[in-house]
Amino acid sequence: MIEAVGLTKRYGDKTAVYNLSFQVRPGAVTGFLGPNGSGKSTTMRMILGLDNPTAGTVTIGGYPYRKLPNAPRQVGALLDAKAVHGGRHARNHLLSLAQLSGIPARRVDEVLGVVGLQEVAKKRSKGFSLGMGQRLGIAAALLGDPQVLLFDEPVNGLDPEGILWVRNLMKSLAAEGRTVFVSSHLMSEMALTADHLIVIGRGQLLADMSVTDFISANSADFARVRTPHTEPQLREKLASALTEAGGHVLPEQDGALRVTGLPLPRISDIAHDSDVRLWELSPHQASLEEAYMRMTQGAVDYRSTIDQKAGLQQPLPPGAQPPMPVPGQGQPGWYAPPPPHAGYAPPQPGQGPAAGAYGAYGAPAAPQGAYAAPAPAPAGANPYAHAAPPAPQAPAQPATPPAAPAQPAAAAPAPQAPQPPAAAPASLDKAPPAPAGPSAPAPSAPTTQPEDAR
Ligand SMILES: Nc1ncnc2c1ncn2[C@@H]1O[C@H](COP(=O)(O)OP(=O)(O)OP(=O)(O)O)[C@@H](O)[C@H]1O
Repeated sequence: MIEAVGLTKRYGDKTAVYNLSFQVRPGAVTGFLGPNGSGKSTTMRMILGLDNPTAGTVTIGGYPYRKLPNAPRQVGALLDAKAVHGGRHARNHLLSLAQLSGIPARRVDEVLGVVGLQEVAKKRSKGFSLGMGQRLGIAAALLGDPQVLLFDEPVNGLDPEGILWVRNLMKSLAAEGRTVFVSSHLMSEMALTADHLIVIGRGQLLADMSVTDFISANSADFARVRTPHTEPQLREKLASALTEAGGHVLPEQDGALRVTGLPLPRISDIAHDSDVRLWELSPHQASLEEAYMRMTQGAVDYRSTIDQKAGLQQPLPPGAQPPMPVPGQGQPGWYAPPPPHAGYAPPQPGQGPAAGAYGAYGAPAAPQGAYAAPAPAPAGANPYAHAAPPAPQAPAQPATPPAAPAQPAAAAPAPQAPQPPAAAPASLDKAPPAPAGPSAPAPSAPTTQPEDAR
């Protein structure tokens, strides 16, 4: 098990991770989600002892990584697939990692087979595609047959077959009782792969719960109701009756009604009492992606602005119309508008979440729901309220990911630590607690500088 308690990391003025507490348990795939720059890689580096926490602790099986007996054979990681010596053959790369950890050479051939790189084992990795590099990185992580595996964006650059393979690999590793912690930006993939999610935003915990709970907690379930299109008055009649009964009714583009706030049997009863026939009454739930966007929209650091292309375009002559869009190709000479059903539109700074035609995913447009994205904490109270520090040092390449070799002497059982203060769903309707100071146990740890080894 991986356990973080009050984990904080500052790089100079920049707080990359703040007071993060969570557990990653064996026997499940735990997805690690967060917008760009939210601190996922920093957290993973601290787990692997590549960065020192400014405060707090993180342990694997009860030990900080650097004190873990036989660490390279207990923990395997893929942090950066490009962190390989490009001039080495794939096999030699793995062989050198194996030798450093006392792993027999035959294991190298085994993992080359597992990741499907046998054919290119004697090829220099600098000629590898992105996907092949990812496979080589995964092979390195598997070398030691470790109980604990960390993967930072493992499906980056993989084709659909490769993505499916990684998904099945993660699941089978977890099914064998291993601890699998995997970060990804591909929500659809996480929905299929992960059992549990840890979501962070601006270095702070936003959610620690099962995928199913996360989706239902961060999305409003709704019902689609369709009345016979031949009798539009029935639709109006039903909409009024449902609204009167306390439901929230919005029109769908195809003429159906999207209803929130009433259970399906109640909708059915109301329709029956109103003498309205139904052609459809179906339950719906937002996808993980929608739920994730909804939760993290308040914690996104990098947003695109509309490109004004100032001075780059000839102004249209008075009365002239812009060129007609070409279906599927956007508008010639113009940037294509976002797709009409994209649902999520990033809110402008200072505004609440963008409401689509029906509000954000059928939920109230204003972030008042129990799981609305937290409002920013007052300036001064929260390290993230500070203006961005002057250009943080460009992150250097992480050190070669710890090749994790094989079945370690079972790690000492993790001392049962107190349950970390995982963000309880109910607390998420409020602004994050003003982090006046780390509240979790914060054993002294060396304060590191931006030039920390990565
Ligand atoms: N060595 C460093 N020195 C200074 N700032 C750093 C360093 N490493 C990370 N940061 C900053 O810490 C913040 C968190 O970065 P991190 O790479 O952990 O985020 P992330 O969630 O992994 O992002 P992404 O999804 O884009 O990979 C960022 O603002 C980043 O610029």
